[in-house]
Amino acid sequence: MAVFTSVTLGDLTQWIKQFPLGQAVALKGIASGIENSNFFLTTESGEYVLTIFENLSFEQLPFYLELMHHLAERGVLVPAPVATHDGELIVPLHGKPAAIVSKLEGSSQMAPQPAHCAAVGTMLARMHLAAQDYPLEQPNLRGLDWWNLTTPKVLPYLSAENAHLLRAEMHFQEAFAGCDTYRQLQRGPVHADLFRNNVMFVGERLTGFFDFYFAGCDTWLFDVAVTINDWCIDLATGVLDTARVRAMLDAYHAVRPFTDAEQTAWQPMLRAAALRFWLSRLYDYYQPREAEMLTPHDPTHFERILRERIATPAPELRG
Ligand SMILES: Nc1ncnc2c1ncn2[C@@H]1O[C@H](COP(=O)(O)OP(=O)(O)OP(=O)(O)O)[C@@H](O)[C@H]1O
Ligand SMILES: N[C@@H](CCO)C(=O)O
Repeated sequence: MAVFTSVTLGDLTQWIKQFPLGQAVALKGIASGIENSNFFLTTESGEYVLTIFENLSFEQLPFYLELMHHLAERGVLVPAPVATHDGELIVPLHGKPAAIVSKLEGSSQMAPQPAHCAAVGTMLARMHLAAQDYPLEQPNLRGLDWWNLTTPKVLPYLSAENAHLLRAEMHFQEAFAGCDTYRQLQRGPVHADLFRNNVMFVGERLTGFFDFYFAGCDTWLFDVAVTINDWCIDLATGVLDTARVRAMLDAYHAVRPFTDAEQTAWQPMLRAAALRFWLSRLYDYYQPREAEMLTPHDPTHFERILRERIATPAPELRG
């Protein structure tokens, strides 16, 4: 987990009155996640998730909360933010921004089969299309600029071999981001962190995408690559499982067909998606923040995936 900020039920007695939810009757810290402080909150009107944002500001947060609202209105399955009596989605709690969203049914599917991957592919394509007319703009804050800022901060901790890999991949990705094919890729709001632990299922029925707090405007293909790199691999080796890859890509393609430029960009984009999480995990590992319960994610997992994507071509986008 992470509860970085402690909250008690007593702290909410007055605070909750600004929401049309009745009294808070139970509060439980959630022991997973590494970015925010999350709590299951039961009130007189139902079950919710309370999030205190540890890194995102009041200025940045409307992008995420309004996006969830926009998607929910268009039938994409995501938690619906609850507004205060004054119509606010983000309010301070212990001096930090906080929000309440509806609790999704089900649990994460940590051993996905092709049917789960197909459901994720379909909903991801629907999400990209539904977000096309979303009016707010914010770049992906974990995009190339952030990689450039972070690389020198983690390089001193790396072995010579890994430092070489990181430098070489950064050069490769700089060139990729500057090429004509990259410029032709379709863009819009993307989730950018759609891992197994950020999707709920009841059996094979997908009940929602959540944790939109890394969302930003980026290429749709980057979102697909991030998702494939987590859902469709053997976790021990990072090797792609063709049946799951095909299920996800075919389902996505059936809703929002892949373009020729995306086909060309596919292999480098899978490497970009691996690099992004290698870097963030290295950063979190070597520069940890205070938390009551915090287990940093293993950076070597994404080092392995990056090496594997460089060594072995993935299945084509269009089967
Ligand atoms: N809307 C929701 N409905 C049901 N459960 C939720 C919801 N939001 C969060 N959770 C639960 O809280 C846990 C942590 O939430 P979340 O993944 O958003 O945390 P985080 O700190 O942003 O973490 P990370 O970015 O590392 O995934 C989830 O694994 C899930 O069990
Ligand atoms: N999904 C990220 C954590 C941040 O949400 C990771 O596995 O590194």
